[in-house]
This record gives sequence, structure tokens and C-alpha cells, in this order.
Amino acid sequence: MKVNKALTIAGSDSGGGAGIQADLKTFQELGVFGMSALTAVTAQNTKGVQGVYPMTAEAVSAQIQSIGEDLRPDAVKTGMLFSAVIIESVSNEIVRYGWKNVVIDPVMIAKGGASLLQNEAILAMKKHLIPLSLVITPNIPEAEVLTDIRIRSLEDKREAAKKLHHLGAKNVIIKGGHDEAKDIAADLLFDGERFSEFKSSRIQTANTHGTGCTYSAAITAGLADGLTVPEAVDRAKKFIQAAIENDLGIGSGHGPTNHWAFNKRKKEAEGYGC
Ligand SMILES: Nc1ncnc2c1ncn2[C@@H]1O[C@H](COP(=O)(O)OP(=O)(O)O)[C@@H](O)[C@H]1O
Ligand SMILES: Cc1ncc(COP(=O)(O)OP(=O)(O)O)c(N)n1
Repeated sequence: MKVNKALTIAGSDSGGGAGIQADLKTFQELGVFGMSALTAVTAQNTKGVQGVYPMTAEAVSAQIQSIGEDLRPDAVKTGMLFSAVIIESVSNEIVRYGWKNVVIDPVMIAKGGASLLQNEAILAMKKHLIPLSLVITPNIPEAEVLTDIRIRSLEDKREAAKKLHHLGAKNVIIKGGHDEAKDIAADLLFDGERFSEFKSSRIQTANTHGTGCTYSAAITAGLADGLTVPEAVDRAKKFIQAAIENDLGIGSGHGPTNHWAFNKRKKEAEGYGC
């Protein structure tokens, strides 16, 4: 049996809804063997982030090397990277191992407003990491910071996507979660030549903690499985839609999504449901 493997390089969310916990749950649900390199520990729950405790850049490199020297991932994603030195170490390791299926979720700010990336790290992300990406998945505020384009329309999104492609990302997905006035959650994909949109109905809920992490992890799992970028995005969109629609209703703030929902729905469709 061929086992497909995916690595997440990201921060820990003690509340389990975002970060490395969301990534590993998503990998598991999509049948991919999950591995992790921790960049920071956050004390976090559905109400917000109470503390951020970064790892040293050496510790991040050492974890990635342990995986690179032995288990060899089929796809890699990055999430919260926190500092310029961690970004440089991660970029160096990606180059060292020649990893190509690289998904960058340029995590900057948690839903409650806490900063998960230092301001001076943005330049390092643009210079060192984005050129190594097969896919980058910014939300609208992140795309605005990375491109200096104010995004108010589809045309603005297209301009921002082109600029991110110019920075070296082979495929750019600008996510529509923050377009709250629209009843459709539309994610725009640009592959350097063509634009396409992946759409779903917008669900009215406060329980969207970790949507970006879960979505980018699902794309990474798809790439590890050998799907093309559009195929991986299409499946990831269905995965996140099911996860938001069936939220767990736990915690008193922005609750987590439901990582079981996609497979539960699939099993029910196949006649295994109760
Ligand atoms: N309320 C919602 N209803 C349906 N889909 C959503 C909703 N909020 C976010 N999404 C989807 O979740 C994924 C993550 O998007 P987004 O929430 O913008 O990321 P982030 O967590 O990084 O801010 C995207 O596919 C987006 O379209
Ligand atoms: C440790 C950690 N990493 C990433 C995030 C951000 O997750 P995201 O999927 O963007 O969801 P929200 O924070 O916006 O709900 C995080 N919170 N913690």
C-alpha cells in the first residue's frame, strides 16, 4: 500500500480548532499520513489568543530535518510562522529538500485580532517563502497586506492575485470568507494564465475558527494524493463547506468547525449512515 504523507509547519492552537491541530485532523480525515513541525505554541480558545510562545528557529529547522531525512512528505504546508528568522529557516529547509508541493497559508492575524506574524516578517515572507510556493492561500486582509492593494471588488482581487503570482507563487487563491456582505463564499484561483472561482453558499455562523487552516490543509492533502491544484481546491472547498455547515457548537466564542462532517456526509451518501 502506498501511504501519502503531508507535513504541516505551523503553530499549535491549544483549543484544537486551528493551527497544527486543525491541519492534522484534516490530513487524517482525508486519508493522508500527517507530520508536524511546530513553530510556536499559542494559549488559545474560542474566545481568543491568551499567549504566544515561539520556538527557536533552530528547533523549527531540526524538526523539519528529522522529517526530511526520513519520512519525506509528498506535500507540505505552512501556517503560523511568527517571525522573519523562522520564515528564513523554513525556506532554507524547503530548498534543502527540494520540496515542490508547497502550500503557504500566510497566517497573520487570528479572528479575535491577535497577531500571529510580526510586521517585520512580512518582507521575509515575500522575499524567501512565496517564491517557493505551488499554492498560496491568503484571505482578503492578508492579500491586501502582501500586495498593498485595497480589495473591494472582483477586479481588485484579480489585480492582487496577479501581483502575488508575480512574487513567485505559481497558483494564488484569494479566499472569500471575509467578503461578508455577499451570500456566496467565492475563492478566486489564478494559475498565472486563467482565473477560476470556487463557490459555495455563505453560512451564517460565528463558528468559523480555523477555516483557513483547515482549507489549506485539505488542499495540501489533495496534492499529497496526486490531485492537480484545481482538483485539490475543489475537494477542499467541499471539505470546508461541510465542516462549517455542521459546526460543533462548542466554546463560547468563535467555535471550531467539524472535521468529521465531510466523511460522514460521504458515508451517508454511500448508504452507511444510520
Ligand atoms: N461563512 C462561511 N460560509 C461558507 N464558507 C466560508 C465561510 N467563511 C469562510 N468560508 C470559506 O472557508 C475557507 C477559508 O476562508 P477564510 O475564512 O477567508 O480564511 P481565513 O480563516 O484564513 O480567514 C474559504 O474556502 C472560504 O470561502
Ligand atoms: C496557531 C494558529 N494558527 C493559525 C491560526 C489562524 O487560523 P485561521 O484558520 O486563519 O482561523 P482564525 O484564527 O481566523 O479563526 C490560529 N488562530 N492559530
